[in-house]
Amino acid sequence: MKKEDTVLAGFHAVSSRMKRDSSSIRIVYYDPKRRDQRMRRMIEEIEKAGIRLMQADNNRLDGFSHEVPHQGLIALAAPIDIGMSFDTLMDNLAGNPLLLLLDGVTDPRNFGACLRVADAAGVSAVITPKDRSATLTAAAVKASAGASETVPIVRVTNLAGSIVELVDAGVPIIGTAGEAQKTIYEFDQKGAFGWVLGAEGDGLRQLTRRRCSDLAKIPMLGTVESLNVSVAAGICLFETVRQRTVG
Ligand SMILES: C[S@@+](CC[C@H](N)C(=O)[O-])C[C@H]1O[C@@H](n2cnc3c(N)ncnc32)[C@H](O)[C@@H]1O
Repeated sequence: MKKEDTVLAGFHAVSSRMKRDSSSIRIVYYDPKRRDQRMRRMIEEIEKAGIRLMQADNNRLDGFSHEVPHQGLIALAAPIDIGMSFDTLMDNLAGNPLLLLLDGVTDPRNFGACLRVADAAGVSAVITPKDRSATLTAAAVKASAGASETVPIVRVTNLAGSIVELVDAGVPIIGTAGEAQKTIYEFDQKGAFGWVLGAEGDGLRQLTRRRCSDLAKIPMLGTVESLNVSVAAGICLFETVRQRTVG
């Protein structure tokens, strides 16, 4: 395995990459004990695309995927760079982008799940700090269900500074925190708009909170204190989708 290889584990991750850029896949390993139709079809496609294919036992596949369920299928591929620069993002604010900013989400599964929900909600870009943020590990790629290949990620050195630039450019950036006074339903989200979600343990950093246009909470009616960050991201983003589609 090359140091720069991205590990794609499971049917969804491998077939998304096949659709996007099959030439970026260096090699595919599969478990020959899996002889079901789904695996047979996948092998046919891989062979048709001229990708190197090798058999590997379950232990070897586990070794590649590091606990991520792989369904007997692993691809090693060159990373696809769908990163976007902050300047490019700023140049394209006219199309009413919906942005998701993650302030220090470090768990790869949560990061992947946030990308998944961002893709589903039509998010234009996910903005994360260069430090204190999960990267596209096998676990993140798997949890993203293909979205790591579709959602542009903007990695910035200073998240608070980027928020200021966006707010100055007229994009409301709303931080989310359970203790906020207003709810996520009180903001007009039809124009360019961004949500900021905080880290698993600590939530939003103080400086991030101060730079946001406002703070909003998801009303919690039960006894738990907070939601998982990707669940919270889904609720916020789909409120925006609701406003933009239903009115
Ligand atoms: C697990 S929570 C972090 C909990 C953390 N102890 C705190 O004080 O924020 C992760 C992130 O999900 C979002 N979140 C979770 N529950 C929320 C709620 N009820 N209202 C608004 N945001 C919420 C926030 O962005 C939060 O930073």
